[in-house]
Amino acid sequence: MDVQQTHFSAQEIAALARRINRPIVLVGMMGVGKSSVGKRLASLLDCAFVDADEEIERSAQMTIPEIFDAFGEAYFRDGERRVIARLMNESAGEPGGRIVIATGGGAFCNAETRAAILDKAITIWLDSEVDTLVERTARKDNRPLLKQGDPREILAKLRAEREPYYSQAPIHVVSGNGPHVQTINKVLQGISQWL
Ligand SMILES: Nc1ncnc2c1ncn2[C@@H]1O[C@H](COP(=O)(O)OP(=O)(O)OP(=O)(O)O)[C@@H](O)[C@H]1O
Ligand SMILES: O=C(O)C1=C[C@@H](O)[C@@H](O)[C@H](O)C1
Ligand SMILES: [Mg+2]
Repeated sequence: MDVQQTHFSAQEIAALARRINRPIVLVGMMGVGKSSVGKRLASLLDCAFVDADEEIERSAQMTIPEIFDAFGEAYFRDGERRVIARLMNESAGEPGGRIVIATGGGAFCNAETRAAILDKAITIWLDSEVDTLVERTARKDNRPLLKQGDPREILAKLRAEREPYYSQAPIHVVSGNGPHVQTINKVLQGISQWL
């Protein structure tokens, strides 16, 4: 994403990047935009981007649906906890400690993972209405939890169950139906105000 598309000047974004001295971690529901917003945010801040779901797939040499099918959710959650612990530690090696990490939707519900992220990172809860989540998750067929029934009901239930965890993030950004840049502007503003 180009700086010109945002509400910020290149100088303002560079100055903000210099103030960031730890990982930025995006948490929130499936389809809210952690991966796609995270990638654009990292490119604007000129730092690395890591997607925890992709890291799990890489270390298992399997896709997430294959892991769920072969070993079940508990096994996936254990891998997820270990991968995020590793990413949090490795981020210290990035220039200025800056890195953007997109978590999987359920990762922040694990107490150990949540404590590590809250302790070491700038944590942003990306949040959308259920209708938006239904529309965005329908674009790709790679979320095993949504195959266990009606996706809208599952998303609404998980969103309500997980809100007590997600809401512990100090920065809350609502991602509406507009383009990515609208969410990015709110994220940049949220980080700047919180730092
Ligand atoms: N702010 C936004 N504006 C427009 N489209 C968006 C926005 N955020 C996400 N999308 C779109 O919604 C879909 C899902 O987004 P994405 O894969 O980034 O979600 P996620 O939070 O990483 O989900 P998961 O937890 O399942 O990995 C993608 O097609 C993405 O381009
Ligand atoms: O919300 C969830 O529990 C999940 C979200 C995805 O990012 C993946 O981590 C997986 O599909 C599970
Ligand atoms: Mg993702």
